[in-house]
Amino acid sequence: MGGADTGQGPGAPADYILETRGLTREFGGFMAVRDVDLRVRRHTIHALIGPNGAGKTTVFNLLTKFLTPSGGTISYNGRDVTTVGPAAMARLGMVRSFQISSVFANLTVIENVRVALQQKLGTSLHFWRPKRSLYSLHARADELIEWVGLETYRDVLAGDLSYGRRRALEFATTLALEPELLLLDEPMAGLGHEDIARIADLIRRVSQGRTVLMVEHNLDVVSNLSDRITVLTRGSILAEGGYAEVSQNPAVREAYIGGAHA
Ligand SMILES: Nc1ncnc2c1ncn2[C@@H]1O[C@H](COP(=O)(O)OP(=O)(O)OP(=O)(O)O)[C@@H](O)[C@H]1O
Repeated sequence: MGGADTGQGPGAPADYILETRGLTREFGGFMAVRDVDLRVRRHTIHALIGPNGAGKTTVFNLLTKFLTPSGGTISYNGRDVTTVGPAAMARLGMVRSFQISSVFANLTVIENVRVALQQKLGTSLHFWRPKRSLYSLHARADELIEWVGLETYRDVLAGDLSYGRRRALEFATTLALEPELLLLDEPMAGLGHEDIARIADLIRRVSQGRTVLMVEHNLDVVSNLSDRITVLTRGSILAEGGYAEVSQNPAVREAYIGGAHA
């Protein structure tokens, strides 16, 4: 991550996986998001922060197609996807955590991951090879469970997992969809110290060879993980840059002091 190396050398145009132009959303005349030009560079961890009510969730919902923009465009891998729906976006590789929000409490860890993998298979035209698919599906499920560190909980019901482990399981089911761009909505919400460290480590590992865009309130996490940060206030971009730069910006400090907390 670090220098967001796109392998294109200095002076080459940056490689943006996701770009918005003039992204706007009104709610009954109130501009929750106003003219946002957001650019997310491939293979970086990009954080969207801002005080309460800044419009982060609305931007997130616009990007993940849970809301329709009132104006502006969204492009993904250079293609205009403004009117593409959430399921089609997932097939294109842009996956919202926890898209299958459904970690099913009454299924075990392994069963949950298999369901996610089957969902992926169902969308990828391999249905005529059930036996082979099933074999690779079992192997892949075990691999994902190990990857998120849940191998000793393989046969435990998801509903019996601790909050942090359940989030790890959500990562496994999200990864089953093979995202190219992963959108994380407050991945640390509700987690204690130890779980935060574990999930931060997972996000860092997940980001290898992928792009992560996250809305996150925990500024320690943001400063540790992010290559780039966009600060929103009152629906618009106030500042953008690395953590050191953004956190020293007087306008950002002012916005945070004016608006309760991150
Ligand atoms: N469905 C809606 N109808 C009307 N107003 C809305 C709606 N959704 C969001 N808003 C308003 O838009 C503004 C931005 O809200 P949003 O939830 O995007 O902010 P946020 O930065 O995610 O805030 P928080 O950090 O508190 O979650 C707020 O003033 C909110 O009240």
